[in-house]
Amino acid sequence: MELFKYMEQDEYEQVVFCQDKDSGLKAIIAIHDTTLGPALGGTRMWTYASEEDAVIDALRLSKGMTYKNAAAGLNLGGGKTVIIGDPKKDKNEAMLRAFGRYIQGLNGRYITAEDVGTTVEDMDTIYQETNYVTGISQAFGSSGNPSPATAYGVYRGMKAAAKEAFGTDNLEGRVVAVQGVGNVAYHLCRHLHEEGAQLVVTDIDQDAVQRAVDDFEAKAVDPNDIYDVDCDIYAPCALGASVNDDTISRLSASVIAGSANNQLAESRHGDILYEKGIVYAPDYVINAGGVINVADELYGYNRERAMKKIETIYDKIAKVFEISKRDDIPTNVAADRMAEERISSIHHARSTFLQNEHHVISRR
Ligand SMILES: NC(=O)C1=CN([C@@H]2O[C@H](COP(=O)(O)OP(=O)(O)OC[C@H]3O[C@@H](n4cnc5c(N)ncnc54)[C@H](O)[C@@H]3O)[C@@H](O)[C@H]2O)C=CC1
Ligand SMILES: CC(C)CC(=O)C(=O)O
Repeated sequence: MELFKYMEQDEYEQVVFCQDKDSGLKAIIAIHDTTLGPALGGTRMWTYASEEDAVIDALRLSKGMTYKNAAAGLNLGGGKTVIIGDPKKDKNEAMLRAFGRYIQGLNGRYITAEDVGTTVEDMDTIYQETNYVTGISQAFGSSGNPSPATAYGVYRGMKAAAKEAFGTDNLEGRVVAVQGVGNVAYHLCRHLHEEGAQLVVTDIDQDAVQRAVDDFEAKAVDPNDIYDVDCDIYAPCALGASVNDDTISRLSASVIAGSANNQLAESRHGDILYEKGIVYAPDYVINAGGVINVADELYGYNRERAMKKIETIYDKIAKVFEISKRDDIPTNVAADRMAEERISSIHHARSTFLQNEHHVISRR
């Protein structure tokens, strides 16, 4: 791939390749934009088909974080890491500590947290080498695992989307098809079950499926059949690009609302959803609960304050629908507009000169 061309196109600031042969570390830290503050975004560990796929994932995810953090009203830029490897087999202490030292070397330009394939315990290991890590154990005064917070935000956003589609945000009796019942979706299913929604779930991990069946009376289907389920709401909670040319025509849902990052394979799929009248809750707006939760650590973590902010994902999603209707644009474009307007207005507001220690003439 022509990396610099790709970076120029979407104005990426920096990409850092980290390798440590002894531990097997192969990581890519992508920093998209730090206009609003240090780039905060999780670390994903995954078995990529190629190194190019890993680079593209890191780049796309980091850009998503810029928009997510901006739309959530956080003073943070966007970044993300991918570690190439199987989190079940390839992870080890030395690898995570080597990675922590690379983060430390960025001197605060990038702050990490959990994502697919990494855990609170992994963040604790990284914390041995750098302070620029969030979502570490609560015993350290940290916020812990962000997944329940993400799930609560998705639940709130899903209710706002249901209100838009059905005229009521009551989810009792609604059929929700959930793709991927991992860390976030397990907690999402709990909220939905408590409200009386009927769950249809799938996962490539049978244990995860069984847990949802046992705990929430969910019905299980095969991974490839989730798109054909007769449902009101489709909740993509696995990896990205599950809304694509093949799946859109198969979905019967009136609402798409889930936790996965980069749900649309391409931006044009948002246009198709809009034309079909399917209410799409943009991924980075609805799934911001986790980052809101970990970002609160920068102020001295206060759970009540964080949860109050996560509650407002309902209003954020409603605002996106309002912009979409006002300007007659797809909801993903409306969300981008909301985020870009904030970045550009803050960029402008912060452009006036402020003195710092480099400008004190008396020091000369
Ligand atoms: N953990 C968090 O707080 C946040 C997570 N997200 C996003 O939400 C999504 C889920 O994250 P987590 O729950 O943390 O990850 P996870 O790894 O715990 O769960 C993902 C689940 O999806 C399953 N899966 C993967 N490919 C699949 C496929 N083709 N069909 C069915 N199931 C499949 C996996 O087996 C796993 O159980 C990811 O896209 C992540 O980036 C976004 C914001 C915050
Ligand atoms: C897991 C979060 C804490 C941050 C992140 O990477 C995300 O929201 O995707």
